[in-house]
Amino acid sequence: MAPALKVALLQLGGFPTKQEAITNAINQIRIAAKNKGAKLVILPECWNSTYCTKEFPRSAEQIPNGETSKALSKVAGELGITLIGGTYPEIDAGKLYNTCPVWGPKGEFLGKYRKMHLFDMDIPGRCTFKESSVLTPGNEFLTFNVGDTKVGVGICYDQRFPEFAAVYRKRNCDLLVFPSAFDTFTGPMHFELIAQARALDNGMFVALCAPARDTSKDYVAYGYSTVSDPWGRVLSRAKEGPEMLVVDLDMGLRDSIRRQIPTQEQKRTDVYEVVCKI
Ligand SMILES: NC(=O)CC(=O)C(=O)O
Repeated sequence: MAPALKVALLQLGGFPTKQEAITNAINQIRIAAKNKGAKLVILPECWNSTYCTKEFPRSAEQIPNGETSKALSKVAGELGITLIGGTYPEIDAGKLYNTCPVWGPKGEFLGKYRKMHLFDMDIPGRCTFKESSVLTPGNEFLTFNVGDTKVGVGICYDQRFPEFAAVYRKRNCDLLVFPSAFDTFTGPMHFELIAQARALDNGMFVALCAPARDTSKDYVAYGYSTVSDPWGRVLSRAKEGPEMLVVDLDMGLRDSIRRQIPTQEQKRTDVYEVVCKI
């Protein structure tokens, strides 16, 4: 049987400057790989700048040619790990995206995923956010392998769409990763629940990697990064502050639920179906 995949989720704290955020992330990535033995390291959504629509144009970079990307590619190659670079704002041909880049163990660029479902939510007095006022949505899925494990990527709000995760299941993914930044209103109600639901729906691991909570910010992230196993159980959860989760993903759990509760084969595709149009 294939050995478990060791994965680290870095629930990073905020810093006053992008350069400080990058330096801290690189230090934490080194600890995850060298001290904890992680082969796959995951960063959160919008970890190197403030999560705010006004900030996106100011801090946007080209991906993979900007300063954050260059630093992440270098450290992935130096440590021989696969690195899911969380998200940061991308500028391309005059358009802005909320983008997650990925590098392989030689520091090679494996691809980027642009948030497909933009976070437009209006809960009066609690949380109002309109990413679509500045961002363009992406239209492409991203998958890659870490050894035998096939990984799919989404970003935060994407996790609310069961059909989105079902597409990755149809593409035979074993692990779905969402760099995320839920807020303190929806987070306690939905964050872990959604991770468990998407994991169970699809018989796959789901990892949600969030920034640490910082109450000095306009948008206060919830924290509580989490990993659910294919049976829908929480494997690991962080608290509010900066923290590193390190988990072993045992693919025996994927195999057992898929064999014992074979919902994928039992879908009534003669009656209904999830269709991917790209
Ligand atoms: N930040 C997001 O994209 C989504 C979110 O916070 C929520 O769905 O709640």
